[in-house]
Order: sequence, then structure tokens, then C-alpha cells
Amino acid sequence: MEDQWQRAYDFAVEVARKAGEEIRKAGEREIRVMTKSSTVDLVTKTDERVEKIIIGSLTDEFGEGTHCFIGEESVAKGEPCILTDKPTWIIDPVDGTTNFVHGFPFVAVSIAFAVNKQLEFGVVYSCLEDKMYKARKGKGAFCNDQQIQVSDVKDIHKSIIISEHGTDRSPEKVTKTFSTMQKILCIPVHGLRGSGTAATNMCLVATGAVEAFFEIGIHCWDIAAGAVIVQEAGGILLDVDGGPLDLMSRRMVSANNETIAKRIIKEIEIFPVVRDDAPAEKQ
Ligand SMILES: Nc1ncnc2c1ncn2[C@@H]1O[C@H](CO)[C@@H](O)[C@H]1OP(=O)(O)O
Ligand SMILES: [Mg+2]
Repeated sequence: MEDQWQRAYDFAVEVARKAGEEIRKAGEREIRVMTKSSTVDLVTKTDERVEKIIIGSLTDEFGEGTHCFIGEESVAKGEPCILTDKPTWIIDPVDGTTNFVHGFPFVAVSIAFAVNKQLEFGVVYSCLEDKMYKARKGKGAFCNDQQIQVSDVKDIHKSIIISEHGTDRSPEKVTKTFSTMQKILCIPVHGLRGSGTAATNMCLVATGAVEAFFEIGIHCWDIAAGAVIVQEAGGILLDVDGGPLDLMSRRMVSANNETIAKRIIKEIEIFPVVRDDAPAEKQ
């Protein structure tokens, strides 16, 4: 099994690079934008095409029916989003679609692999920066083959914190999000940031550029690969209520250490979201 997953890990890096090249090339052409759940929830032909390329390449390599797939665009088209014990790939072909559409230079391919519901490895290719982040359980985290580590800052006053606004613009949710941001800003912290892609945000935690990234509303494909990378870089992952991370809950705090994570959690105003694995009628 050990060797088999190593082959899968190496292959995932290759596939992520190929997908990133496709995204870069597509960005040079005219981008046709469509919407999903609302006018600000964007999707492009590139998202759909790149997901097909990734799933097609993995199926060709590992055989039809041997592995399961949870992909952002497949789920959007009605495929199930249930994590079972089977070997499962969790894929976001274009994380940061809004950035991609606008030419804002942070767009990532995110590919994670889980077995028995445990994440084995994660690959995030920040394709416009040409940064390949990867981590395998127990083997460390890397950016372009250099080992990376979270920051050692424990004092919240010396931290930079990332969060994002997501695509749900209901006033109640936006008020809570901004209230949380205001409280954190006024602790005070050194700064608040956001790259527009959850996967890249998690890699910024992993390299030590920021101390934490939290969000309510993200999906499992936004964070699965980043979760392995943060953990292997020495960081911590929690639910926004301080409990253990639940990949399907759409709530996450990733941080360099528990002190920073718990301090942020004190300020987070939680609002309800529908789980990724909720039955279709509840979505
Ligand atoms: N409803 C939602 N709320 C919050 N974040 C979301 C979201 N839907 C997607 N995201 C992801 O969170 C980050 C920005 O908020 C992006 O990584 C974006 O992924 P996407 O570009 O693949 O849609
Ligand atoms: Mg995404």
C-alpha cells in the first residue's frame, strides 16, 4: 500500500502541473463566465474542462472504478459529495475562479487523496505564481521541493490573519463575517489579508507568511489538500467552534499553533451553513 500511495502522490503532482498549464493558457484567451448558485458564484468552461482532464488522467492511471472522486464541478452537476472509506480524490480544478475571471494573480489547482476517510496527501499548484505545494502524511510539506514550516509567532498582536467573504451575500451572513473581521482587526493584529483562494491561503499559513486562515462557507475541495499541507508544515486545523476539523462541515480554522487558533476562535461569529454531505433536498 505504501508504494501505491507514493505513486498516486507523484502522479497527483504531475496532474496538478498539467491542469495549471491549462488554466494559464486559458487565461490568455477570452474567458466565458457563467454563474452557479448566484450572480457572484462564477464558473467558467475552464473549471469544467480542467476537472474532466484531472479525473480522466487519474482514471486512466489507476483504472476505472477503483477510486472515487469528489470534484467541485461534478458535485455542482449533481454527483454525490460523500466521503466513504474507499480511496477518494477530492478536487478543486480552479480554486479562485473569481480571481481567474478578473486576472487577479492567485489561482490554484487543489488535489487531495483520502483513504478510510483519512487524508493521505495534498497537492496545491498555485499556477500563476508557479508554486507547487505538496505534503504527504508524516513526510513533511514542501513548496517547489523546499521544505516549509509554519510561523512560530504565539502573540496574536504580531500576527497576520486571512479570511474571505465567500459567495453568500445575505445581509445576516455578511454582517457576522464583517463583525468577526472587525473584532480580530481591533485585537489588534498586524493585518488582515485574503488571496481569494482558500487553497493558497492555507499554503500561506504553511509557509509562515500568515499565522491563520479561517472561513465559514468553504467546501471540502477548497481545503482538503491544504489541510495536509498545513498539518505537515507543523500547523493545526480546527472547527470554528474549537472542536476537531470536519472536512464536510464547511467550517475551518487553520493556524500555525493552538494559541493563535483559539484566540481567533474566541472572536468568530458562527452562522449556519448546509454541510457538503447533506442530502440534495437540503442543499
Ligand atoms: N459559498 C462560499 N463561501 C465561502 N467560500 C467559498 C464559497 N464557495 C467557494 N468558496 C471558496 O472560498 C474562497 C473564496 O472565498 C475560494 O477558495 C472559493 O473557491 P472557488 O473559487 O473554487 O469557488
Ligand atoms: Mg474552491
